[in-house]
Order: sequence, then C-alpha cells, then structure tokens
Amino acid sequence: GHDWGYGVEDGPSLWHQNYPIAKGSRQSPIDILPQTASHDPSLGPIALKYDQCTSINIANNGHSVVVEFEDSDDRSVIQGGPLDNPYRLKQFHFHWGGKGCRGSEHTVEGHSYASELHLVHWNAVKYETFGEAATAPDGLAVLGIFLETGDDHRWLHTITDALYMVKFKGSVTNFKSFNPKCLLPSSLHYWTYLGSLTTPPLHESVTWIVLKEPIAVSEKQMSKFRMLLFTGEEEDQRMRMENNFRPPQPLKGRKVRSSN
Ligand SMILES: NS(=O)(=O)c1c(F)cccc1F
Ligand SMILES: [Zn+2]
Repeated sequence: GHDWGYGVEDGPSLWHQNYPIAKGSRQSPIDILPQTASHDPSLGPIALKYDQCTSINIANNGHSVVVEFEDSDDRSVIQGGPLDNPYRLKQFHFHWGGKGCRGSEHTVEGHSYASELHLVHWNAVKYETFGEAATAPDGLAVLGIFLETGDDHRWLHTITDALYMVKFKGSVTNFKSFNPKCLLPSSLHYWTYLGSLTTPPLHESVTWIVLKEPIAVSEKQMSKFRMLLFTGEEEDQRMRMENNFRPPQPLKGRKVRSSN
C-alpha cells in the first residue's frame, strides 16, 4: 500500500516509523562541505562506459520519473574512482522542488540546487540481482548530478517531451536508445562517501559519487517535471509531483573524499 511519500502525513520525518534504518549511521543525502572533504590522491577518475546503453522505458512510480535500462550484461557500467569493480546501470531518476523552489537532495555548504539526477548502478560482479545488491553495503553506486536553472538543456528535451505520457502514477511508456552520457557535465570531478538509498527502504548500500559541476536546464524544462502527478488516473485528488526530495541527514562521523 501507500506507506511513504513526501507529504505532511507520510513525509521524510515520519519514514523512521516503518523504516527504522532512517536513523541509521550512513544515511543519505548529506550536506557536503568542500573545505572538509579530504582530497585523496589515491582516488582515480571515474569511467562511464555508456556507449552500448539500452534504455527500455520511462515510468511514473508515484515518487519520481524513472528511465529503466537493460542490465543483463556489462554494456553500461560505471567504474574507477572509489569503486573496486564495474557497477551496472539499472535506472536513472530525478528529484526536484516546486516552482522557484530548490529540490536537490545533496546540498553543498547548505546550498541546494533546483534538481538532482541519480544514475543508479549495481555490483553485478558480487551479486546476482539488483534486489540482492540493494541490501549489501557495497551493492550500489549512485552517480548524483545537480541541475541548476539557466539555459535550455538540448538533450533533456528528449525526456521532458515524454513526460506527458507518464503523467499518472503507474504509467509507463517505451523509451528506447536514450544515452544518459548526454546529461553529464563537462567535468567528472566528484565527492564520494558511503551512504544509503534516499527513499524507503533506505538500505545503507550506496557508494555515492556526486559530481561537483551542475548541468544547466531551463525553468520551462523544470516546469514539465511538475506536471507529473504523485497520484493515479483513478484517484480523484490530483497531487502535483514536486518537492520529492529527502533533506540532508546526519554525517555521523563519515568522511567525504574529493577526487580533486
Ligand atoms: N534516490 S536513490 O538514488 O538513493 C534510489 C536508489 F539508489 C535506488 C532506488 C530508488 C532510489 F530512490
Ligand atoms: Zn534518487
């Protein structure tokens, strides 16, 4: 059933009731302090091999809009940086705010961005399935990319033009051969730390890799995300999908490392 959301009655401050790990020792997102992040020379560059990317569909799961990928082999992986082996691309999705409001999950010295893109990868070397990896401490690697409002993003149109097809919770439509490489900023410099899923079940299974450089998207493009609904077609009360972000969580002694 509907056991969590982003509203007053089911939002992030209440998730601990059904998901006690919400108060755990490695929860995400966090506020990143660049001055405190230690530059670790042993941290190499991350490598994204997205060339043979195979997107399948785009869906509204009632919490975000998600693009799923074919992950039966290692055609699309992230490797290098803090990772000991390649992690397979499974899906990407976004978190965003209301009109004129901020909506990123990670913040940088208290500054939040308009939105945050998450590219979710899993450790198929050590685990059989995404589900199994999602509960393992080294199971997932999520690449976080900040979106700030500014110029139009030429490739984001492919996604925003498809959003009207998945307006309602539970809707899904074909979305083939989209390569998320076109959503990357020019620099792959990053911060990295050990954390969790930012939505229930909040498993502490994520190696976070957050890119320092945001990408620019237009306010008009952002407004198209806000025409999505949290609610299904059959529900009479229509709730606009916005502010679907969890606020920063306690660092609890964790170290954030910087690629440079
Ligand atoms: N937000 S997040 O990137 O932590 C995330 C995942 F990694 C996996 C599933 C859902 C989800 F929301
Ligand atoms: Zn996310």
